Amino acid sequence: MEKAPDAARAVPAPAVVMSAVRYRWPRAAADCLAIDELVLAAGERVFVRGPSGSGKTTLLSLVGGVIQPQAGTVTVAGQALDRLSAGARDRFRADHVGFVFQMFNLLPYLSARDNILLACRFSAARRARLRARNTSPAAELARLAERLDLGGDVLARAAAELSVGQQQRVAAARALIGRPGLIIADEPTSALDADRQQAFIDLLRGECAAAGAALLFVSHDLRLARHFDRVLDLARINRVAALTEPRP
Ligand SMILES: Nc1ncnc2c1ncn2[C@@H]1O[C@H](COP(=O)(O)OP(=O)(O)OP(=O)(O)O)[C@@H](O)[C@H]1O
Repeated sequence: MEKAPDAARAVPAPAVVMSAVRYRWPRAAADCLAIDELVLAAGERVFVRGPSGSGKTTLLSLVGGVIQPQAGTVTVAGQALDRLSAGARDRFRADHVGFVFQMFNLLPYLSARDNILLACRFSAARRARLRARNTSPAAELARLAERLDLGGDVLARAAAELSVGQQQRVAAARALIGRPGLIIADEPTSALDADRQQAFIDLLRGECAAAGAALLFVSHDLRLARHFDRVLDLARINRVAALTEPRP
């Protein structure tokens, strides 16, 4: 349920709290992640680094409630995800979390416009947040399209027909529309050249700041880390990594 705006302003819950979390993939011989505590403040922008295979994507999947830990709790915007049924978790995610994945996960046969608006169609909370700001999904789509350089006929074209850069910007608009409190981005800039990377990060940061959204961002490219409030070295907080990898 949406909090009353006054209550939400008075005591902003942390965007994410992970507590004593342990996760092992099905059929894996060992745990992938063991994290005692991880807190992401409301509105905080965190860059997650770590070697390939260290569990960065797994961490994002836990935070997004896509997978469930075998032990411990993941709390997003004050809601413990393990207290929700699978269906309620899906609805909570649609309401409160925007994802920008490496492979974008757009529906290829739908237009860019419909891909973006789908995020609002599935979420009464996203629509309500827009209404509370005297705007609508269509008006917010137009604003984001302008900000994201999705002009001309791009919005009308099927996602499968768009360039990689256009698809990425459509995915960002879909994540941001309706102002979810948490944006999760997994290598969203890997297909872009340096100039476009910079522009994309600026935009993501600006939109998250305007919406008060926290940003959890994974990349191999450490040069991007300076744009964030904090760098989280997964190898340092993951006790599995500490136990199995030699420290320098
Ligand atoms: N769906 C899955 N089923 C089983 N094991 C998985 C699955 N996804 C990831 N793993 C395993 O979990 C570990 C962490 O993978 P993960 O993708 O989270 O790492 P990563 O840090 O994001 O890697 P990269 O930087 O290469 O994307 C790896 O050993 C991987 O093989």
